[in-house]
Amino acid sequence: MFDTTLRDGEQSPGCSLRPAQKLVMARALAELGVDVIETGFPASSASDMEATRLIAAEIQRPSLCALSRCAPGDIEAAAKALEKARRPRIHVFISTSPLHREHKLGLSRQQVLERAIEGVRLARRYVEDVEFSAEDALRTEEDFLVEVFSEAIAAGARTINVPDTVGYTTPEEIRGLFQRLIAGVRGAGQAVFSAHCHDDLGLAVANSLAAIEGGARQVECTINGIGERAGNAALEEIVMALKVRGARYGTGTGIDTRALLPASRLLSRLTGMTVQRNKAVVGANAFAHEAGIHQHGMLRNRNTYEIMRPEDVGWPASQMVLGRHSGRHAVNDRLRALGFVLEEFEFERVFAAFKKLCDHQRLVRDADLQVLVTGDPDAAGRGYRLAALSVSDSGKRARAHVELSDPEGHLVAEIAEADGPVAALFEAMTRATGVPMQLESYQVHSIGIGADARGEASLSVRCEGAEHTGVGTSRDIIEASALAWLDVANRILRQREAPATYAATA
Ligand SMILES: CC(=O)SCCNC(=O)CCNC(=O)[C@H](O)C(C)(C)COP(=O)(O)OP(=O)(O)OC[C@H]1O[C@@H](n2cnc3c(N)ncnc32)[C@H](O)[C@@H]1OP(=O)(O)O
Ligand SMILES: CC(C)C(=O)C(=O)O
Ligand SMILES: [Mg+2]
Repeated sequence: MFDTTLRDGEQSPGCSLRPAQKLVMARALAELGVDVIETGFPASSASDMEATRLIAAEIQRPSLCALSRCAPGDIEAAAKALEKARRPRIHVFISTSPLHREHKLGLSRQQVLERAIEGVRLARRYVEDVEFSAEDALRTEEDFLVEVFSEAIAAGARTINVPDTVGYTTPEEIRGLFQRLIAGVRGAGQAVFSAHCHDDLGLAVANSLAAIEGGARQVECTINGIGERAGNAALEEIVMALKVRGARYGTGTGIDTRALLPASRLLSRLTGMTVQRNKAVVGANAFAHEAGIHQHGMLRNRNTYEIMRPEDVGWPASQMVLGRHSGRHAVNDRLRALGFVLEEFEFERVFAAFKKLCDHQRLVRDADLQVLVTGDPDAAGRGYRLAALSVSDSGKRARAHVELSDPEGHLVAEIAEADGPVAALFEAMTRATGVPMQLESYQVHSIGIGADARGEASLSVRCEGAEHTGVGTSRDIIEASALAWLDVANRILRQREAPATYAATA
């Protein structure tokens, strides 16, 4: 497993990392057990040079790789950055496709071949472990690829990387290409063949797996699939495909799969780029079930709707989410877990109230269920309400004034200042409700278009050791943020109250 999160991944627009952040991520990648970490492109910036040096001074076990063009300055910079590395690898690349040769490099086939050979030879003067990549290989004439790779191996390359730079290939095509290259390249037995797939057609993982079937024994990938444009192949998806379908591929990885989710979360925090909820393996919904038929199946045997164990990739457990699509089996199971064993008629009352609540609330939590059982269905939506809100921002300092009506109907007003309007708003809300929250993520999306557009704010916070999420919608995104914050705060307050309510009725 060749991880290029810190090089190709970091090339994603908006994902630049500082050297100290790269070091933190490199530690997580080493923990995960990847075989190679590509730390950056040292000639491209002082920051990439420093990041590679920092990582090389500390990380011992995986090989550390630095990228360079087939240009002496780049190769010297890579060698310098890797001076302290225990297992250094220099990765030299040059475009081989006719399109790139003609329009980008202005070089003939022969000139590209010569640059490739010179690049590999020079890199070998510094390190034993040299990787060569033919950029845009999948749009290169096959006879030229065979020639370039044969010469790269003769010049000393020990890894031959075949990048699908623009995510153009298909599984059948790349499988066949690997089979033919391994059979046709001179000295192929002295090199490891590697696949590097991009996701422009959403095929990066499928193509990487097909390359493995074709004989690739290194795949280049990134955590969360970040990378240029639509990204690179996602490491966690390849690893789990090889684990779940190991018999089919006849090979596996040395990755500690339980560290996959922590690595994904760390990267999201460092880059600010969260993964979509339905992302395979590490998305919030990857092991969450809301539909009644699925929940019923899961309760009988988890294999009905899960092909891997959430615990194996770092999740604490599968999640049974109660919402509009849930059925009686799941609601009853959750009630029993909370200690409520209800007569049939009583359960039917609670279930009807649950479905009604789902018309107003997307998700029904334990505290809501407890309130439904204790016979006060209106209380499930009770809590602080937004009465008035104003936010001003001078550009340097923002000021928020909030007025809330508390659960008993009294008005509470607070003012707070902070660097930005949302920070000021959340501070005022904290003061007004007394619920301290540590913000984990905050997102605002637009719902609808034109005059009907509304903002939906989603929050994920930690409070008293537990994670909570909330959503708010409004035409005004600051108000949507305030409503999301209250959604979370009210849930926390109801959860605090719920055990007492239950004890009183039980
Ligand atoms: C498919 C990939 O992921 S490739 C890696 C992409 N990564 C990056 O580009 C890293 C960030 N890049 C940078 O910081 C800059 O582009 C630098 C420092 C690398 C180069 O900057 P500049 O010198 O200003 O050149 P610029 O980026 O405009 O153009 C690229 C140059 O590299 C040349 N080049 C591109 N690939 C190669 C290669 N593999 N081998 C040799 N030369 C190459 C181009 O022909 C062009 O040369 P020219 O300046 O003589 O015309
Ligand atoms: C530098 C090479 C390996 C690359 O990232 C690509 O071609 O996509
Ligand atoms: Mg790439």
